[in-house]
Amino acid sequence: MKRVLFIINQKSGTDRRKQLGRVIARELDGTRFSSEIVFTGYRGHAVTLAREGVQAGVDIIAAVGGDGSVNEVAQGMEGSDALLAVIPKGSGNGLARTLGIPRDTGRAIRLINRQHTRWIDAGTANGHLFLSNAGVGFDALIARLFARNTGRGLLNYTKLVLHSLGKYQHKHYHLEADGHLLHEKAFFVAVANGTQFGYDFKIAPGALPDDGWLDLCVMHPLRMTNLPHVGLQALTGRLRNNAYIQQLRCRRVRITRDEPLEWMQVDGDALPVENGYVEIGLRPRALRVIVPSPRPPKGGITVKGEG
Ligand SMILES: Nc1ncnc2c1ncn2[C@@H]1O[C@H](COP(=O)(O)OP(=O)(O)OP(=O)(O)O)[C@@H](O)[C@H]1O
Repeated sequence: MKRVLFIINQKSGTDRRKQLGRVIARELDGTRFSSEIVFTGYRGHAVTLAREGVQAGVDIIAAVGGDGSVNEVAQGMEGSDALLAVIPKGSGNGLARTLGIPRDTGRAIRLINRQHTRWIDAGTANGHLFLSNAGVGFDALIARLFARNTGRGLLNYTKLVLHSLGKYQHKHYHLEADGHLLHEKAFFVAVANGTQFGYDFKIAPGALPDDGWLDLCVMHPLRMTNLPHVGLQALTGRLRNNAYIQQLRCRRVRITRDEPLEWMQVDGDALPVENGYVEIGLRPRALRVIVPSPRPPKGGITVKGEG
């Protein structure tokens, strides 16, 4: 019997109750898996809960929430043999979307029964682990404002973006990526392991979380009038080295400004930059994640009710 620990962040996303007991009992194969459920009580708590789960010998830890929750659970699991499951219950759910994990809770839980896994890389930003992306500029500002906001979900996120965009001052950055030097005025500078910020807004549509590379993304200064076009390109996966964005595949990036950097976002959560610059690195094959099985070839056999 394998043990599954569900760590639930009730503050993430718009479904605040997240009463998963019944759906777990219905969808998880009780002949092969036992389940335990714990709730986070404060920011950072999921790191401790995941660590305790690993020490107690659980086989699978399911992070129930958004990218911030998955990030905390991953921190607590690093270096262990436990598998990470993602039950997307956040706002943007960037990693779940990158990995093709269904947003339907029942379907996401059913993936655990199959245990099809994939090793994924992780990035580090000044030593902080990230699975989707980390960055500075407008994305870090929005992460700070979103953390203070009690409302979540796409509507609240869009309101913050529109409210902040008009008065945002673009900054100059000095970037060193695997020895290449760039000096750019930018809207944001992000380094991506996954494809997107969440909500299918793909800043690095070609990124693969298991290819041993990171994608440096420099978004050029934007005006309000550019937003619809950029938004459409991002949502349709066409934001690739064009007038709006520059992307560069790399493994190590140093981000500095003439003045010290103060804030960065790491998987959508704002963190202070204590040393004034951001040093990004890569940890290949950091974590094994439960993902959907590859689709069978056309004409192949499909098992009804699974997936
Ligand atoms: N009990 C809690 N009280 C307050 N904050 C919490 C609690 N549990 C977790 N958190 C914090 O909530 C933050 C936001 O969670 P999360 O990122 O999972 O959801 P989201 O922001 O709605 O979704 P996404 O990141 O996918 O857009 C996390 O960074 C986590 O530190």
